Amino acid sequence: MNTFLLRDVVNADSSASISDYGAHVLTWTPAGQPPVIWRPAAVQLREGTAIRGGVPIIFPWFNTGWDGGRPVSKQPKHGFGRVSFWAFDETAVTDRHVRYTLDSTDFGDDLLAQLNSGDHPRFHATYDVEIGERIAMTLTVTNDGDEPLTYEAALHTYLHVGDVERIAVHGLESCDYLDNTQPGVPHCSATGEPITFDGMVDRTYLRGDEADTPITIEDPVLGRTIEIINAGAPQAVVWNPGQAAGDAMGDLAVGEWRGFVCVEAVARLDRSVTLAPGQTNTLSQTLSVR
Ligand SMILES: O=P(O)(O)OC[C@H]1O[C@@H](O)[C@H](O)[C@@H](O)[C@@H]1O
Repeated sequence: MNTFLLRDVVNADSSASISDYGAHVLTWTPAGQPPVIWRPAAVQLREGTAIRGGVPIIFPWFNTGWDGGRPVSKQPKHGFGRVSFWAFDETAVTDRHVRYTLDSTDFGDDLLAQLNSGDHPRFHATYDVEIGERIAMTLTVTNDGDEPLTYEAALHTYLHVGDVERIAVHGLESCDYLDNTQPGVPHCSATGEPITFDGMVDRTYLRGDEADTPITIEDPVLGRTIEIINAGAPQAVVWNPGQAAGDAMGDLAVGEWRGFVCVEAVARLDRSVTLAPGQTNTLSQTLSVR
């Protein structure tokens, strides 16, 4: 039977808690600050179920996937990475760094058959978390198979805010986006304005040359600014369920939706990652607060 191990990393600059299930960072708290990575008051740990809050690793498909230029119906939602026990690398651990690995040999053919990679998909993934004045989370995937491997991935980070309806998200003003709340997921033009929240927001922002410039969350309630730097991520998903959907979610208490916003480092849809045999790709996100 698998055991849910939660590991605490503590140093002079910050502390974090990480679950082996999903290689899931549950919280990150810089010294002298309220937490920056948000988790619900009650975290539900159940095999086969995704953990709410923290930093779910979405891999190897986003939502129910994308294949041949159209959405498809892969399961589990958001890929098997976030509902698998990752291997903890005891040789890499310090009070500032942990590493997890995931290998395709741990999965059955039925799951692997959903990957876009010929008849015998093979990969290994490494997830490094650096914990200090900043937190840096890096997902590295290598194609160990004989054919090209295409996958989607995201670091689906829940960021703690005082009140989502009073924050502003800067840095995506000039990006067009896909509106996931609308039928047909329409392509919408850049608004030129910071993002504010009044009801559900679920958008895939299409980033260009500026994809690694910071996104910031201005939070007048907690009196701070969170800075997010994504790398290797051609898109950024911004999500909050709003009151109606948030209060209906079984793994959130009433009103908890107000305390977070997700700003995600993403490669999905026609911007999925394709690796030639032997090739490696990294996707990362770094957070800091001021
Ligand atoms: O409830 P889940 O599976 O964690 O997904 C949460 C949200 O994750 C976001 O990344 C998606 O864009 C949303 O559409 C989705 O609702």
